[in-house]
Amino acid sequence: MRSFVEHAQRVVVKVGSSSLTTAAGGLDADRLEALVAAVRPLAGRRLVLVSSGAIAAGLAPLGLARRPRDLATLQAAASVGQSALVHQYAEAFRRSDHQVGQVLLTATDVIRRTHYRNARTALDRLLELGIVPIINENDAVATQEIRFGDNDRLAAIVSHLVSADLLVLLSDVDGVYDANPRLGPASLVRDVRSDADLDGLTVKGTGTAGVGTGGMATKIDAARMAASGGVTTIVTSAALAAAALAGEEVGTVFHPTGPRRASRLLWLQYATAPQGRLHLDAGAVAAVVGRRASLLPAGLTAVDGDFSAGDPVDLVDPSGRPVARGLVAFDAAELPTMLGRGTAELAADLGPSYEREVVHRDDLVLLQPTR
Ligand SMILES: Nc1ncnc2c1ncn2[C@@H]1O[C@H](COP(=O)(O)OP(=O)(O)O)[C@@H](O)[C@H]1O
Ligand SMILES: N[C@@H](CCC(=O)OP(=O)(O)O)C(=O)O
Repeated sequence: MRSFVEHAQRVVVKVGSSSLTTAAGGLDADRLEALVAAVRPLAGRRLVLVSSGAIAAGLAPLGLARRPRDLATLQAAASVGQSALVHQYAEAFRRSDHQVGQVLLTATDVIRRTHYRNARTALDRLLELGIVPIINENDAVATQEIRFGDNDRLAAIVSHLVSADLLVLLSDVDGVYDANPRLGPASLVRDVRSDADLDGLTVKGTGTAGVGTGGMATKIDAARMAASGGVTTIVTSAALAAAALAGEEVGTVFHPTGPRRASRLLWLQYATAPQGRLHLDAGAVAAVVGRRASLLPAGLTAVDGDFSAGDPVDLVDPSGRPVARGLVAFDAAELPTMLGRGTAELAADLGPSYEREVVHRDDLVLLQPTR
């Protein structure tokens, strides 16, 4: 028995569309039922379920043969499919007297500090009450620019949000292979302790009928993200979910590569699309990167992009290299008059609301080189 499974106090299980749908593309009640049977031992206080499948479940009711391409129809399918999905989960968990609570998150819910705290409090209370939270992205309102896009990364964020110690990513393949096992012979990667264990890996193509959006690449990114924040992650198939949760040696294990960290900042670092760039002078780079200070207007030389206060932006050094990412406190239109000026002078000129940081140190992550 794997001890990290035995001792896990909170477990986030993510199931992909490919594990919940029939070959024809609709929601598969038998597979959903089998999944619920596998996770049931953790239900009530220990389990958070992140489930995809809303769009897949919405196709048949809307008379669509395949996943639509335009955002508005995807949103409609998700809206119809999400209620069918959660209804089926509620029925399946009710058989063991467990209640479910639907939680639909948008990227903003984990980026903005107040929203993040709010989501965390709601999930904590659901767990305290013994209710199984069933989480998905709020696809019916998510906009293209700022969305998770795939539930693998959403699950990694959620694992930090609820301070889980174990994340299990379930798909239709029993682990990460050195190449797509559907396309030819491949061998299973059993343990990932650092990025070096992923060297030479080929990740191409997704599973069943293109109903999901992730593919193995997003599972690997999500597992690395969770592990870098101290959450052990198992990637395996829905068919092996019960075995994985019983601590059997299945799937691919991503071992923690860093200490526990706040998930809001993890999201900022790994998965946010920056909405603009702030150009820093050398002194500001030294302050932000070297001393972990907030970014003040005095260190800004130029601004690109069309963003609003609260959006994620990249902070770039004088050679244009991104060195940090943060949530900017001003709209793009406000910044040009502020470049290179002291905060006291700005406050005297433009009013007291200008006497503050452009990016607060609590809203900043330093960017490490990615693979
Ligand atoms: N190196 C690899 N190891 C395992 N699976 C891979 C690899 N490269 C590509 N894949 C494909 O990724 C698929 C899983 O992704 P996907 O269908 O998006 O899952 P889900 O919908 O469950 O999130 C597998 O069925 C497999 O075809
Ligand atoms: N939020 C979308 C799922 C997006 C997604 O990541 O799908 P998958 O790759 O199957 O986990 C839905 O419910 O249809």
